[in-house]
Formats: sequence, structure tokens, C-alpha cells
Amino acid sequence: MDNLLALAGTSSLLNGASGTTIQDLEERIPGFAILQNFFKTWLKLDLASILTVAALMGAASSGVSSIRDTGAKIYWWIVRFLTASISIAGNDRLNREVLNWLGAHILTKRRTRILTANSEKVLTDTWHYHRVSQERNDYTHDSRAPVHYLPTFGTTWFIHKRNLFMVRRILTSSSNTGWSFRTPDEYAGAPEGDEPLVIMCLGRSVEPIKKFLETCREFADKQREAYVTVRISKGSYNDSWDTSILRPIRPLETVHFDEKVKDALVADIANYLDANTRKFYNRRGIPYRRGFLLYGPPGTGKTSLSLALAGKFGLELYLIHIPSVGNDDALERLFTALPPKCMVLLEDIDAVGIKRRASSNDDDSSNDSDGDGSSSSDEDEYGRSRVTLSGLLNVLDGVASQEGRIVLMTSNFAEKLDKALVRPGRVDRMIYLGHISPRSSELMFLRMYAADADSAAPGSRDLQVSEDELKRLALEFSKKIPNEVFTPAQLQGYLLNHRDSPVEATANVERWVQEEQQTIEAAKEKTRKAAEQKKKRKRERKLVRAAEMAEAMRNYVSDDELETLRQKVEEKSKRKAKRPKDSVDGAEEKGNSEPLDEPKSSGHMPNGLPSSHDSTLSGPNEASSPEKSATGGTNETAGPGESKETSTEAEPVSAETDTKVPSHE
Ligand SMILES: Nc1ncnc2c1ncn2[C@@H]1O[C@H](COP(=O)(O)OP(=O)(O)OP(=O)(O)O)[C@@H](O)[C@H]1O
Repeated sequence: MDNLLALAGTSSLLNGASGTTIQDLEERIPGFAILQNFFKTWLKLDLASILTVAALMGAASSGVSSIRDTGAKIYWWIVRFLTASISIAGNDRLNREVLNWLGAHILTKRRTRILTANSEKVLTDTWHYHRVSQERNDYTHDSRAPVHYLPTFGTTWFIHKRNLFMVRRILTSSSNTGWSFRTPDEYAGAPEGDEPLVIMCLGRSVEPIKKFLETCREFADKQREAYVTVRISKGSYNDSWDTSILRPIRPLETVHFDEKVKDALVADIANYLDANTRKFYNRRGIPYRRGFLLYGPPGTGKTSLSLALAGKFGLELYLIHIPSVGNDDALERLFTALPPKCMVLLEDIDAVGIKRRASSNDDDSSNDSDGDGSSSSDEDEYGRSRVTLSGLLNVLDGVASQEGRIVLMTSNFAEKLDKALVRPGRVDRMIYLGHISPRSSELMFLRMYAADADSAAPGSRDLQVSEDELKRLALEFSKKIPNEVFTPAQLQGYLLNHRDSPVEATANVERWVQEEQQTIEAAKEKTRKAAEQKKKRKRERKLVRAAEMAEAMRNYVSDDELETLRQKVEEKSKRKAKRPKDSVDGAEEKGNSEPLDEPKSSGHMPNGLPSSHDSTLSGPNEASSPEKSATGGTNETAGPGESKETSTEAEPVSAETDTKVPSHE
């Protein structure tokens, strides 16, 4: 441009294009004279004039752009002078909350004509087609994800509480290509959902913006009031919380177990969440954390109770399925990303310290202590996790572990848990959820057939029974349910099968109970036989091994010595066979974790845990016994969450737990 201006200056003397001027130009642009002659002779054009016009145009455009730049500078200076602003990163939840507020309060009211829409993300390529739901709402009955309308790029103006606000949604990725004239952003591409926002407010204080942000958050909380937000991480090796599921809140009354235990649990959590409790902990230097262990056979309500508690206390539930977590580092990253106050649900905590099956297929057989090709049932059921016990202990109350959260752990095999894991501070209260009592079955019956206020129940339901009649039927029904035999999930399955008629459900329950009990007996018998056979095979294998050893030594020792040796081997194997399994895990030791303010229990679990922590339903020893466990697998219907069979073999895993466990306390 400078050159052109120089040229323009030179060519302003163009009248007659004096020889000196042409010479000047020749000096600046070598070969200019030749070109000038060419243009003059062949095109009848004066090159110097053309250059002059071009230079003037260039100067004008650069003038315009510098005027524009100056204008923009002045504009932003005025904006900066007259407004306050706060920017929010694209991946911050607040960003989405502001957009939602705008969508509900500004865009719909103003009938804005330029919007963006999103429903759910879809990944497509030749080989895979799958949907990636970042946010799922389990309350909707639609088969498709709902569409959300949000502001487009650019600035949205509005007045809120007598303040003028401008929210700018900033385009980060430039999809504006290939047009001869610049297409406005809103027509050139769609936002990807992670655009930063800048919120500006007329005035010289950020206070109105802070209040506005608070309003957006309150609005989001209100929208979620009927839901509990469950956050999960994506897959085995993903260590970020990337999916939100909005689950309708499950009232605590719909989870049936001992009412006293339930009340004590609720009071405990309420007390913990009290602001004064935090101060109390802080002043005394006690880490402000609370841990609960929910244990018992499958289908007894451990997960349901966790969801209900999160809903009751308005906390987000962060779900970690231990067998799916890649390793200790992944677990630590998940914990580091937790918000200050939330509930964390660690499912199947007993899988910790057992190697993941997928990566250790080759040593499967070596893990099978029996060598008969079948690994223990719990390992089959749970897969194997690379999270070690020390890794878990570290996130629960290591130096870097967060304060303010509530950890709920669930286990079907609490007796196998390491004592370090369940010591107070990590587990402050143990809640046993066991088989259902007649009283709980009565409540479940009433819940199943209670009239729905919004008559949203399935149309075919024949609920022509009065309230009194329903109560009578519920009592009659409950009397036919044996105490602590069936899991709540089993009973729920039965009731769902008769959901249209409480009368039929009551009439048929006796037969169902008989059939189920027969199935349970058959399952027990099968388990007993399988255990016997296993034992027999084990003994036989040992004898064969001993014989082989004797054979191998025959050449080296006398017959007498050989006989002594054989006897020794036999005695040793007999002793081993006789030794009670519990002793391997330190059955004699006393447990170190007890419910804090519950009456002391009478017995102890095999690893030293108190046996009846918080439930009057039945003791954990019963829960883990083959007899009890066998009841879990024979449902008339496969109700939700009932597919798992209770393992009938709960061997101690002290040998399998991580050897890296630090010495605690
Ligand atoms: N105590 C209970 N009260 C009411 N419903 C229950 C109870 N226990 C189980 N259910 C019902 O049984 C189903 C399975 O329950 P849930 O998943 O909470 O059991 P769980 O103990 O977590 O099982 P698992 O150990 O196999 O994960 C749910 O549909 C739930 O409604």
C-alpha cells in the first residue's frame, strides 16, 4: 500500500508524464517504461493513469478500514466504560444454565426468530452409528430426545430487574467458508454447545450480573427439583463425568426396610449436611466426610435407597461402578472432579483389588484356586477391577481427598471387605438391607395399588376396591409372605405381574410362595451338591498329586521314608480340608467398624464386622449364607434389577486384596 501511495504521489504529476517522472517510475519499477509503451501502443491505455486510480482506491479503502478500526476501538472503549461484564467458559455448567434461562424467559416471550436447536449428539461414520446422550431425562415418555431451543451466536439484549443485559455467545470454530460475501454467523454454522458466553450489564458494577447468574442457577435447580441428577463417567477407561441422567426422584417411602433404621439414616445425613456440623468438624480438625456401607443380597434396594437419599437431600449422585473403572489413577481423577457437596455411590465395592478379567484371561486358571476351571462365583459375576484397595482408600480419605461429600458404598459380600476399608472415617454406618418382612410386603402392596392422583396408571387396571378393602387385602397378602425369605425385588416382580388386580395378587400369592420356595430348595440342593463335588474333586486331585510326588521320590528314598512322607501329605491335606474358611480371613479378630449410634450387635461377620448393623430384618451372616442367597434368583418375572443370581459361594478374598494396603491408623 505504501508503494501504491508513493506511486499515486508520483503519478499526480502525471500531466504530460514528464520524462523525469517516467524515469522515477522506471527506477522504482524496473521495466516500467517497456510496459508503459506496450499499454500505449497496443491497448491505447495510459499505465500511469491506471496506477494512479488503483492507488487512490487503495488509499480510500485503507482509510475506510482505519476509520472502522478506530470506530471499533471507540465503541469498545465506550462499552468498557459503560458496562460491567463476566465471561463464562463454554464447558461450564453455568453456561448451559444461563442459556436455559434465556431460552425460557427471553426467547419464547419475544418470539425470537433466529434460534439454535439441539437434541442429542450422534456420532456417525461408515462403521458406527450410535447416539451419544450427554444429558438424559428418564422422566420423559417420548421415544426421542426432546429438542432444546437456545439463543444463536451474537448478542441477546434484555432487561432483567431494571438492568440492561447483553449476553454474547461467541463463535469459536469458524465454519464460515467459501462465500463470496461474508455470511452472518447465525447462517453459517451451528453452535457446538461449548461456546463461551460474555454477560454484560449497563453500569459500572458486576453485582447485577452476579445476581442474574444466581437467578439462572436457581431456575436450573427448580427445573431439576423433581429429579435427581445422576452423573456417570463414560466407559471403562474414561475418567471424566460426562453424562447426566435426570431420574425422577424416588420417594424414600418407596424403599422398604426397617423404618427405625431408615429414620436414623436420614437423621444422620441431615445432621451431617447441617452447616454447623461442618464448622464443628473443622474446629476439631476432623475431616468433614461421611461414609455409609449398604450391604445385603442383590435386589434388596441398595441402589434404590441411594437414589432416594440423593433425591431427598437434593444432592447430585455421582455413580462409580468399581469394576468399570480402569485403574487407581482413573478413580482418583473421577474423585478430583467431584463438586464440593454431593453423593458418591461406589457400587460393588467388593470387586476392588481383583484383577479385571479382560486383561488377565491368561491367568484365569491360576486364579482359580481349585484348579477345576471354574473361578469363584463372585468373580464371574463382577468381572475384575484394576482398582486396588490402596487406590480406593486413598480417594476415600487420603491427603488429597475432598471434604464435604457423602460416600455410599454397596456390596453384596460385605463379609469379604477389608477391615481397612470399613473402618470408621471411611464407613461410619453400615446398613443391612435384607429379605423382605411381612410388614414391608404390606407396604409394598399398598404402594403398588394406591390410586394415582393424576390417573396416570395403565388403563386396564381394575382397581375397583375401596381404600379399606385395599388395606384389608394388603394385610391378608402380607400374612402369606414368609418372613425374610424373598428379596423385595422378587416380590415387586410378582406384584408387577398382577398389577391390574390386587384381588388376584392376594388370591394367587400362596401358590407363588410355594412354587418359589420349591425353587429355592432345589437351588439350595443344587448348590450343596455342587459344593460337595467340588470338594471331592479337590481331594482327589490332591491325592493324585501326592501319589505323583511319591512316585517321583521312589528312586531316592526308602519305602519307610516314603510312607512317612505320604502320611504327612495326607494329613496336611486333611487338615486343610477341615479348616473353616472363615479363619483364613481372620474370623477371630474383632471388627473395628461399628454403627455410630446404633445399639451394639450380638454377632460378628466373618471378617470381624458387626453382624447386625442397622436392620432388624436379618443378620449379614444369614445374608451371605448359601441358603439365603439362593432366594435371589427365582423370580416369577424378571423385575428391574433382578437378573443377578446371588452367589452361593462367598469365599474370603483376603489373599486377593491388594498387597499394597498401607497400614491404617
Ligand atoms: N427394599 C426395597 N423396597 C422397595 N423396592 C425394592 C427394595 N429392594 C429392591 N427393590 C426393587 O427391586 C429392584 C432392584 O433394586 P435395587 O437395584 O435397588 O437392588 P440392589 O440391592 O441395589 O441390587 P444389586 O445388589 O443387584 O445391585 C428395584 O426395581 C427396586 O424397586
